[in-house]
Amino acid sequence: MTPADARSPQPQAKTGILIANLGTPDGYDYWSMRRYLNEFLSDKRVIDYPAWKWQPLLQGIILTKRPFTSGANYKLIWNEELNESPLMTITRSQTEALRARAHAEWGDRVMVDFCMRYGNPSTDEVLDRMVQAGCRRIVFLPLYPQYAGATSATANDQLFRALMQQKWQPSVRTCDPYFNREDYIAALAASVERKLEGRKPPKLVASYHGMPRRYADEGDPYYRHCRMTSDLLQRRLGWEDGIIDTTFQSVFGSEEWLRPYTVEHVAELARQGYTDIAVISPAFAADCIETLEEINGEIRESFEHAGGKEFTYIPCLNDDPAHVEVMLNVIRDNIGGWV
Ligand SMILES: C=CC1=C(C)c2cc3[nH]c(cc4nc(cc5[nH]c(cc1n2)c(C)c5CCC(=O)O)C(CCC(=O)O)=C4C)c(C)c3C=C
Ligand SMILES: [Fe+2]
Ligand SMILES: [Fe+2]
Repeated sequence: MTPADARSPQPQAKTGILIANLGTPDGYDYWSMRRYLNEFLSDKRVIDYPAWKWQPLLQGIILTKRPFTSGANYKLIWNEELNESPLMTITRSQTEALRARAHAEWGDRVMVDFCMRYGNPSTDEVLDRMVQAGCRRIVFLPLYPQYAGATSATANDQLFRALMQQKWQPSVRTCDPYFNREDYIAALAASVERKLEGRKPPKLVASYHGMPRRYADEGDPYYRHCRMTSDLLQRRLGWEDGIIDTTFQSVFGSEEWLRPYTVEHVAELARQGYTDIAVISPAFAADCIETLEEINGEIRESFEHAGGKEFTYIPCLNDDPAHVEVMLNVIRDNIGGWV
């Protein structure tokens, strides 16, 4: 366009609604796993050790072994029909449902898509597509109810890095975490009631993805957000204290992580005579390796091995219409004046 063209009418600017999740490997073969884990575990928001200390360990030992063991776990849960991981299938389905609701409300003034922090579709590529399609404004929703530097902040970092590539940068709004929103808590409570058919279990374990304890000590609010979600869930269900236990899973590396560890806690519950438990994982917006394989596999086995009998896994909110409504409400709260 020449400066003279600038006087001609421009197409109406759109608002992009971009949801972001963690990312997942493109395949469960060694190289796909290695590429994904390398990008993920090289992120300073995830592992904050200095590169000179961490990279030799990561490149030399971890990325030699872990792609095989993790790949075997992904194989167990892989969506063979679409040749992708469940996180990808579910994120796409959430996006399609959100798109339908957003178009019903705002028509083609909005464009809805998803991106991943690691792997594909990259934040860079999707942001660029939105800008090319005429989005002059972006509402960015990292799909993590509880804020963590290793998830919400790094998703935002990646968006801002992608914006650095844009000649004409759109305006952006990043959404707050939603760990204490009434609609989110109500959707969680409804999913518990639906799965348990109204029954109150002797124990409901709310298992959140863990993080090094040091990160919380240094100011990351994730632990407090998780505790708050569990408390609000208990209140919403109308249950007394002591039914819901908050625990943390997926310990990685040699540091102390947030405690109690789910895998040990469920075994301890079984030994104490809690042989009938339910498990929910409110930190995950979509079922993924951490829930389908770790909770419903390793953690279930730990419970049964210690004498547990009934282990009811309550799925993530996924594309539940109540969850899509939560997402839409968060967008509504952030899109004011733009549509
Ligand atoms: C929901 C919040 C999450 C936090 C907080 C988080 C922190 C965190 N994670 C690792 C290491 C790994 N996480 C892995 C998978 C994974 N993590 C999350 C979410 C959080 N991580 C999700 C949704 C997933 C699943 C992705 C999928 O494809 O399904 C893995 C990879 C799995 C494996 O290879 O075993 C690792 C490794 C650290 C170190 C960390 C620290 C703050
Ligand atoms: Fe993780
Ligand atoms: Fe895990």
